[in-house]
Amino acid sequence: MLLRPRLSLLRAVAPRPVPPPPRASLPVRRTLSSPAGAARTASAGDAPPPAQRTGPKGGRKSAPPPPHPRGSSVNPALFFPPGVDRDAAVAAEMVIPASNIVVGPYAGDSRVKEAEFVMSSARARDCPKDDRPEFAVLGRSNVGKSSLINALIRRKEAALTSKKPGKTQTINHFLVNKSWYLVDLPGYGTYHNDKIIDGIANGEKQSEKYNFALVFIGLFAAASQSARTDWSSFTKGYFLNRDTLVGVLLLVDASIPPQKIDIDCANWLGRNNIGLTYVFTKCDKSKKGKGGRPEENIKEFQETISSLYPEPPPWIMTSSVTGLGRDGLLLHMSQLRNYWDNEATMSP
Ligand SMILES: Nc1nc2c(ncn2[C@@H]2O[C@H](COP(=O)(O)OP(=O)(O)OP(=O)(O)O)[C@@H](O)[C@H]2O)c(=O)[nH]1
Ligand SMILES: [Mg+2]
Repeated sequence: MLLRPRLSLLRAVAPRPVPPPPRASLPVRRTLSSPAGAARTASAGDAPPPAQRTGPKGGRKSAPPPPHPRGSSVNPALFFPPGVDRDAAVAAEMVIPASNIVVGPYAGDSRVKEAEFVMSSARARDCPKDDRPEFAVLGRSNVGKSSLINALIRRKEAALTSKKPGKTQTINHFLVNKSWYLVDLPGYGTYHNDKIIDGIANGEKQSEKYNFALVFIGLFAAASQSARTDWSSFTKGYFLNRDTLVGVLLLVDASIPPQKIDIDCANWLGRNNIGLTYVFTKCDKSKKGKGGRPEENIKEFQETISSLYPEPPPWIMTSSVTGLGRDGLLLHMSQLRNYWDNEATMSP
């Protein structure tokens, strides 16, 4: 079996007791000539990068990426993909619209020419066993995971959606262009847990369903045995054992205020060295009153997560109704995928 390096471009890290200094002053180790180094983020304490879970495949060397065009402005909140020097000035047109994602040298053809549903797996070990790269779509129940997949592949009901939470119950693989997978997953939490971040302080106040989700992300051991069995042998097993996982699209509902469970999930992924991209969904939905505007909710969410990361994580605004963010997200996935492919064929 081919061993692939897992992208840790954007690992979420555990919350820090003290907020870090402004990001602009953080040391950065990315270089144009070292994609492997580019995958790692340097912390303020200059801690060693996390160990890769799998090593690069030996053999054929890839060509070095072309130099990145330089522009006139620097935005410290931008996400720099592999192959782009974090110190490089970036022209506005090099940033994907409605996102903080810079387009780098690994970005390629991102068109979806064909897509098909391949299989539904009840267990992680039943998932496809070929070597194709994949992106997992994760988020709370009803956040719009299945809808996003349909929007990306431009198929109305390839992935089944519902107004009622809990529609997707298995791991569903969709093959795109016969070369990579999008994976639809069951949601965590419930749609009715619309508590704001500060509102969830301790496990006692949480409902059984809320605990159910937290068991999945390994944070609380106090939930029922049945819940623990379901998640630990299923979705969690998928994340911990899937060598072909390029990254996670962590969906966050922009039409409601930030939810602590999403941050907890990001932290769990970070602790397990799994790279993520925040995908804000339902950006077309706007209600009157506090917490009703996507822009405000996204800003609040970003302020909350900013102290968790040594460098800004990638994020993008989307709507499965209007198509906002669709092409940009596909382009972003193309650069992560190409980097993953490229890196996997380099000599150690
Ligand atoms: N307005 C709006 N509604 C959306 C959007 N995305 C999804 N929805 C709606 O949200 C509901 C849930 O969508 P799903 O795609 O089934 O959500 P899911 O995350 O797959 O849910 P589970 O499978 O239960 O975990 C459906 O009624 C969708 O039509 C969006 O971008 N805008
Ligand atoms: Mg679904």
